Amino acid sequence: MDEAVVPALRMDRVSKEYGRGSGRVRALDSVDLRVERGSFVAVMGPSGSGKSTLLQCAAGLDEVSDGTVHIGRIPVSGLDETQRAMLRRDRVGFVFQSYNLLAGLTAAQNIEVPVRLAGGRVDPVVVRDLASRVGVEDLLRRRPHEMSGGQRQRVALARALVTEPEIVFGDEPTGALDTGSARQVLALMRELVHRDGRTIVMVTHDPVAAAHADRVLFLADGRIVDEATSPSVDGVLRRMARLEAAGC
Ligand SMILES: Nc1ncnc2c1ncn2[C@@H]1O[C@H](COP(=O)(O)OP(=O)(O)OP(=O)(O)O)[C@@H](O)[C@H]1O
Repeated sequence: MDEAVVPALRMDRVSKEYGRGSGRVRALDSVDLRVERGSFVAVMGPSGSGKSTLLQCAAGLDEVSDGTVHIGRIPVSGLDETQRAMLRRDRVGFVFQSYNLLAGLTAAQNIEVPVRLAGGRVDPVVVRDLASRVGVEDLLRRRPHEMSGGQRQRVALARALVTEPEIVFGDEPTGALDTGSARQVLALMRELVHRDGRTIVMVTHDPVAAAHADRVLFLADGRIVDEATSPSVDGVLRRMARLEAAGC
């Protein structure tokens, strides 16, 4: 297949079950998903619908019970735990609600962490360019407690991008930010996708955040039950209300 058309993420009939016997929960139920390179996808759904499970299975953090996951050309579902850890380190970026920056390190050192973990050499020009791309070039010597939440999340985005990953997964990346900072970080994420060709998949409860994505997937009971392309906030709210009314 032509490299340009290989999706960043492909999930084919992925199911995930937790527990055994009467305590068994089917958290994902035969999910098919393709995320094209250079796209921004949001995942929404009621509590317990399987959003975190989807992210964890897609990112190789958890094993699937059935089906296959590919990150680019790599079949994640065929890898053992060590190989999955290497895949996450080299091909996947993560941003979390709580930033997860290392408190004792400066912003520059935090951005460098994934490269150092991989045993690579850090090119200071790459770090500076990335910092400038996310708007923290003047904060590189600061430690996390000397930065605002929005600034920390920008540093976390730079850290997620420093290995040039195939895809970045976000788990409520703006969940801890005030409205203004959240919008700025979301606008930055859109730019990283549309100007720089990065690929982002983000789980969110926030319809405003979801409306920044190119595509919103709606999960209910472990299945993708609806999808919206370039939706408005109202469009997302309407679909969520429909899901809640259906008792999902
Ligand atoms: N480690 C686990 N062991 C057992 N059941 C689990 C585990 N993790 C998740 N589940 C169950 O799987 C289902 C999906 O959970 P998941 O956390 O993926 O939902 P979610 O949509 O992310 O929810 P929320 O919005 O509340 O974070 C739920 O029924 C949950 O109780």
